[in-house]
Amino acid sequence: MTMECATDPTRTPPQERDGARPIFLVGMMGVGKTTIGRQLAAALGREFIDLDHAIEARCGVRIATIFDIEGEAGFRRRETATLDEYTRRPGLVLATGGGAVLSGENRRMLDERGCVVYLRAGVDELYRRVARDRNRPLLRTADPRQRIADLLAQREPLYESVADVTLDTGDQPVAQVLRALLPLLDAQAAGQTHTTS
Ligand SMILES: Nc1ncnc2c1ncn2[C@@H]1O[C@H](COP(=O)(O)OP(=O)(O)OP(=O)(O)O)[C@@H](O)[C@H]1O
Ligand SMILES: O=C(O)C1=C[C@@H](O)[C@@H](O)[C@H](O)C1
Ligand SMILES: [Mg+2]
Repeated sequence: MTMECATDPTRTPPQERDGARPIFLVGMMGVGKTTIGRQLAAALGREFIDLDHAIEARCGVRIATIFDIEGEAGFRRRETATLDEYTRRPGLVLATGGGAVLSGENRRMLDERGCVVYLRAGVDELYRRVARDRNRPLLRTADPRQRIADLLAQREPLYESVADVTLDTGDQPVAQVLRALLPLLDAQAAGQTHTTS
């Protein structure tokens, strides 16, 4: 038997593990918020919502098109309105967009309404993960790797300022990130103020 049994979701009912407090994933584009968030929700028996996908479903167009028509400011207004709605839902696992922490209003909602998980990765790893994806308008630039580095430098303190749990994903595969995250959430639910790995 290993210590992992204590965090095995099939052995401990979700409501006993972490109550109905929603879990919000924040972090840079490509760090894995959508991918990890979906699997985390399945492991905890919770509903999963991806904020970017919710915005796209409402508008009927991709995020890149919202940027084209309304500019980044228009997208951010929609992001704040959608975040306000979903952060009020108990029991949710919510993957936010990479820039959701930019506004103070958004940070306050995240901070006050749930457990915030900051998923971290370095510039090279982030670049590897987003290199083939065309739906990230902020990376439509001559040097997307440098753009990621600049955004990370600007945003890192903002992610950290709202995080209850910080997890460095490094180059670990998704299953391993999830295995590392579950005990951190347990520690957080048990009353530790900030857990990190
Ligand atoms: N730990 C991981 N190891 C390897 N690949 C990963 C990992 N996490 C995510 N990926 C891959 O990286 C890509 C980006 O992941 P994902 O879309 O989940 O990121 P995101 O944080 O939701 O980004 P965005 O903020 O742009 O929505 C996907 O192709 C996904 O399969
Ligand atoms: O990092 C960002 O600012 C963004 C990340 C994506 O999740 C989308 O929300 C959008 O492309 C903006
Ligand atoms: Mg995503």
